[in-house]
Amino acid sequence: MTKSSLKPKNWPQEVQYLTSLSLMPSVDPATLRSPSPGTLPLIASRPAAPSLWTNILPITNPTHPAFGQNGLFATRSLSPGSFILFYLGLVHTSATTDPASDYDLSLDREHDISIDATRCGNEARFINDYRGVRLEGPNAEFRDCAFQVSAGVWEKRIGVFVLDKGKSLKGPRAKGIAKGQEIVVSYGKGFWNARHVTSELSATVEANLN
Ligand SMILES: C[S@@+](CC[C@H](N)C(=O)[O-])C[C@H]1O[C@@H](n2cnc3c(N)ncnc32)[C@H](O)[C@@H]1O
Repeated sequence: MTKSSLKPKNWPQEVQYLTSLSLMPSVDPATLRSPSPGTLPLIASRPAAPSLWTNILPITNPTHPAFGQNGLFATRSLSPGSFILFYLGLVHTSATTDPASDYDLSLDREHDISIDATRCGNEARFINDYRGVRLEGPNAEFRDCAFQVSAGVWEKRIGVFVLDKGKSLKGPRAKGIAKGQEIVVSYGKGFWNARHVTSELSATVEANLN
């Protein structure tokens, strides 16, 4: 794990800022390493940290569904398909999954490994879901990729990438992400279904208690 003394603007004090993955002792680093990354997108050089291409900003628009929280915004125009930054956090197995975490992403199902950015992470933990934010849909996505840790040694990671152009040259994806735009992905229906079920359950429990 690499901690940085430099932190992005608006970084929360209670969260540790990381510039590489932090592994729980139960995770064998070898499960992430590979001499040949196969068909994964390759990131050969370490991106700048803090990120030069993003800004963490408070959401001040009351119509934004994450009003009062933070979001991640592009500081410059980002071209379709390009790599923006890694999703960093604590690498753990399902034995230590926090079911209440809003920051947990699966890294490797075969090895049962996920990344939780609740207590430590980088700017990517501030990426919101597009629902209620961007009518056209997401403008970025999480992709499996491989980072070159040293010559010939690759580490499996999750990267945030601008969506590819798509078929229509005039469609919303054709220009990538404009400077100042919020970077949004799709968390997937599973993320929201799990939360709706939980909030419905707690509403029922509360109603029964009253
Ligand atoms: C990974 S965090 C995203 C960053 C978060 N906004 C923050 O400031 O820490 C996921 C949480 O952000 C909020 N969020 C993200 N996208 C949202 C959306 N489209 N609608 C409502 N809440 C959203 C929800 O509270 C969700 O559990």
